[in-house]
Amino acid sequence: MALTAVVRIPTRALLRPWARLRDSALGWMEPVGGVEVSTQRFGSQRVLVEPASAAGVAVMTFKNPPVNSLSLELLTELVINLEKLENDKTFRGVVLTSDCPGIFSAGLDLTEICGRNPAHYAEYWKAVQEMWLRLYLSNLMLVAAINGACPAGGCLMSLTCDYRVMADNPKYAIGLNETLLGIVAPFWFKDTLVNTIGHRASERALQLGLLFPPTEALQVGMVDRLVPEDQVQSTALSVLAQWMAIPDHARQLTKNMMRKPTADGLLKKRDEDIQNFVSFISRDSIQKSLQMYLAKLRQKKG
Ligand SMILES: CC/C=C\CCC/C=C/C(=O)SCCNC(=O)CCNC(=O)[C@H](O)C(C)(C)COP(=O)(O)OP(=O)(O)OC[C@H]1O[C@@H](n2cnc3c(N)ncnc32)[C@H](O)[C@@H]1OP(=O)(O)O
Repeated sequence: MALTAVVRIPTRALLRPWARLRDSALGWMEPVGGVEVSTQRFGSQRVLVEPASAAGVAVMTFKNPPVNSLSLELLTELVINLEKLENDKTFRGVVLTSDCPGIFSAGLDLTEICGRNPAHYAEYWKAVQEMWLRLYLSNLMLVAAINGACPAGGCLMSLTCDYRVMADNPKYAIGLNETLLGIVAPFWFKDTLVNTIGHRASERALQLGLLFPPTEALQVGMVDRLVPEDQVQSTALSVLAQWMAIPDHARQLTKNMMRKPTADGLLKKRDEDIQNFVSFISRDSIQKSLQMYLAKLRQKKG
């Protein structure tokens, strides 16, 4: 891929993302008798975090209607809240789920990668990388409760989790459908998929931009379990309860051993990956494809 666009990559926002957001996570930690304890509910505007009834477990719910697209704000809030959970040693496991009926996440926010300037593309892509790195290398046990459609970036987010429970509803589908938009899933999207379903299945799925209905997703290994829609979250919580029986230290070292080489692939060339993305996404032909895809989505209603 040609590296033509050279852009300044703003680091301010993503090195300290909380500096640019009004942190609405009031009540996250309150000093009680000199000891900090977690309060009932925290999170931020687009990412709700609630302790589950089981000790050590939280539910992180994405609330970015209508489709939980991964806007810069949602990505930033996700990273902030994950970091808070990581730092609060009372939490060992997190269920990731959605508040948007019938949609886990529509993936990257197309309005962030269409019709903007190179500096914005760079800032946005850095946020996407950050989301992936933080989730993929998280010391917490992460279980995705996939309660709706889960294309592209939404699928990537679920693939960073340690386990995926999906609603058994044939209306929903999951997969990396980038080629259908005329774009290419980057190598670290590909690596995450290969690590989950293997090389041959990934090659086919990525080239064809396959969106798998739940039964096929289970067969190919993209999700681990299908349950009726109203049991997705409770099943995710009971899976976490089983994982909690494993000593954290041994599990965390094992997870790191399995995942670090893949994450290093991106860590070693983050800036190059951003430059690649910016030069690819800025092409007229790519922008035209994205505009047509967005227009088709918007026309669906009309
Ligand atoms: C070098 C590397 C280069 C590039 C790598 C880039 C990698 C990209 C990864 C991505 O994630 S790209 C995004 C891919 N996502 C999709 O293809 C999903 C598109 N959306 C849908 O298929 C559907 O919206 C749905 C999620 C199945 C939900 O369907 P539903 O019928 O319930 O809603 P509707 O389609 O009417 O949408 C409502 C509303 O939301 C807007 N929308 C939908 N998806 C997105 C999105 N990803 N980003 C921004 N906006 C989105 C849609 O246009 C509607 O808007 P409107 O109300 O204004 O009409």
